[in-house]
Parts: sequence; C-alpha cells; structure tokens
Amino acid sequence: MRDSYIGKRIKGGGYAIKGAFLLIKHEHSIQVQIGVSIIVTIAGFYFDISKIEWIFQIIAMGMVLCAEGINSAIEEIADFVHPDFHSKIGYIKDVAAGAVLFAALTAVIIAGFIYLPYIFPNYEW
Ligand SMILES: Nc1ncnc2c1ncn2[C@@H]1O[C@H](COP(=O)(O)OP(=O)(O)OP(=O)(O)O)[C@@H](O)[C@H]1O
Repeated sequence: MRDSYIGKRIKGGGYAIKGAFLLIKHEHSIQVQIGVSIIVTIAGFYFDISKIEWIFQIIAMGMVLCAEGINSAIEEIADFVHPDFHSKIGYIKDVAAGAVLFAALTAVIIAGFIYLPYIFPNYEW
C-alpha cells in the first residue's frame, strides 16, 4: 500500500499539509495574508455578500496565499544556493515578489468591486 500509486499520493498530500503548516508557522508574509483573509471573511459575513462574491473572494484569497507561498519557497532556494549578495539573486527575488504583487493587486481590485457598493450604497456604481 505504501509504495502503491494511491499510497504515494497520500504521502505527497501529507508533505503538502506539513508544508502549509511550515508556511503558517515561519513565514511572516503568509501570517499577514492569513490575517487579511480572516478580516475579509468577517467582512463577507458582516455585509452578507452573495454566493458569487464569496466565490471571487475565496479565489482571490487562495491566489494571494498561493503566490506568497511560492515566493517564500523561491526565497528559501535562493538563500540556500547562494547565501551571499548577488545581483542575480536580487533579480530572482524581485521577480518572485513582483508575481505576488500581481496577485495582491488583483485581489484588491476584486475586493473593491465586492465591497465598495456595500460601503457606499447611495453612490451610483
Ligand atoms: N542575496 C541577495 N543578493 C542580492 N539582493 C538580495 C539578496 N537577498 C535579498 N536581496 C534583495 O532584497 C530584497 C528582499 O529580500 P528578502 O530575502 O529579505 O525578502 P523579503 O521580501 O524581505 O522576505 P521576508 O521578509 O519573507 O524574509 C530582494 O527582493 C532583493 O532585491
């Protein structure tokens, strides 16, 4: 069973869960994003947003957490393979951070579309 196809998939899932806990425990950026996710989830219940708005919000939260997690992994690899200062390492880290920015900006725009009409209901949207 342990070496079977299903056994390997279960083992892989276990490593992924371990990785998710490592991210939450050690990565400040992920902790911040989880804090933001909790706040917008509370906001979702407070404003009683629609099902489709929940779907977009959950996609946005997952996308940012995913991008942050991959960025953290890239930073770890970069520091491991080349702990000293190097312009290429700087470039790699900046590019990885830029990917997170794309995800975060998208999430902010989605949040704007969802919440601005609830916050300013009298404005013609
Ligand atoms: N070894 C390095 N060589 C060149 N530039 C680096 C190096 N390490 C970091 N930098 C520069 O500093 C920036 C921040 O790097 P750092 O690893 O501190 O990331 P961070 O976003 O502050 O991550 P965290 O807060 O999760 O540690 C990088 O985007 C890069 O421009």
